Amino acid sequence: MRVDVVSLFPEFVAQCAAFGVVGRAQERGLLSLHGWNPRDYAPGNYRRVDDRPFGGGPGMVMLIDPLHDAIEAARAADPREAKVVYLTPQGARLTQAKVRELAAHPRLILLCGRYEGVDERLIEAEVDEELSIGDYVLSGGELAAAVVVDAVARLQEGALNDAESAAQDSFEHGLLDCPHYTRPVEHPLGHVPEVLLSGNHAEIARWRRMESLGRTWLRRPDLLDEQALGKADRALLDAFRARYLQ
Ligand SMILES: Nc1nonc1C(=O)N[C@H]1C[C@@H]1c1ccc(S(N)(=O)=O)cc1
Repeated sequence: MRVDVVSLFPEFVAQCAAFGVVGRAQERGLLSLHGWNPRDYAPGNYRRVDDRPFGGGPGMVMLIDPLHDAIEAARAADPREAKVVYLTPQGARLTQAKVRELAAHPRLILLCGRYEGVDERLIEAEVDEELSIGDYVLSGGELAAAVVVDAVARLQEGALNDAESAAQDSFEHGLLDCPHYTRPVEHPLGHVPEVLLSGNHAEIARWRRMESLGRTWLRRPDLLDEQALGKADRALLDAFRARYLQ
């Protein structure tokens, strides 16, 4: 998968992607990351990339042409068609389902805004999808781009080894993950649930599923469609609730 990042600070995203699973995915050739700086396409000595907003008001707006030329240069760098994503608080919320969809594309071009954002005409002409990583305003879209790069990189075939692939379960079925424990069994902070030490894989799987369902019910009921639960999951959730409410 190729990801091109259009940003005034492309090295920012490259640095975020240089470590751990994402860095390893790059070393394995599973992901290639390329930066394009609109300032390199801004004319004149000042190489302007922003200007004051029409209609007045605070802040600055990123100019069309430097962004357009940077995006077109990125498109031309690889023959495969690219999906252009603009990171903005006004975008659709990024979810694991959306990440899975993005990860299936051969190419993404991530457009990072600064200042008050980007001239709407550029968005209308060049952007396929606007995405937000949350309801807050960052100083730049680069952190959001780094989030997208990280999330899609770990879904590339071969990016995670077996021990890490379990982490994908957390949203495979749209539920929160179960709690995790490791050595020591006994610690001043508490003990490990007995079922996890039992070696009974069926019971362990049942416990983990019940914890995932229960945690989702407690912490993110918006993620839980109880009507869509099967009979077994409904029984597990009832058991969790009975224990929690006793
Ligand atoms: N949250 C986010 N999820 O992804 N990007 C996020 C973000 O905050 N980006 C900000 C730097 C850029 C930006 C873009 C657009 C607007 S505006 N005027 O359209 O509201 C404001 C700020």
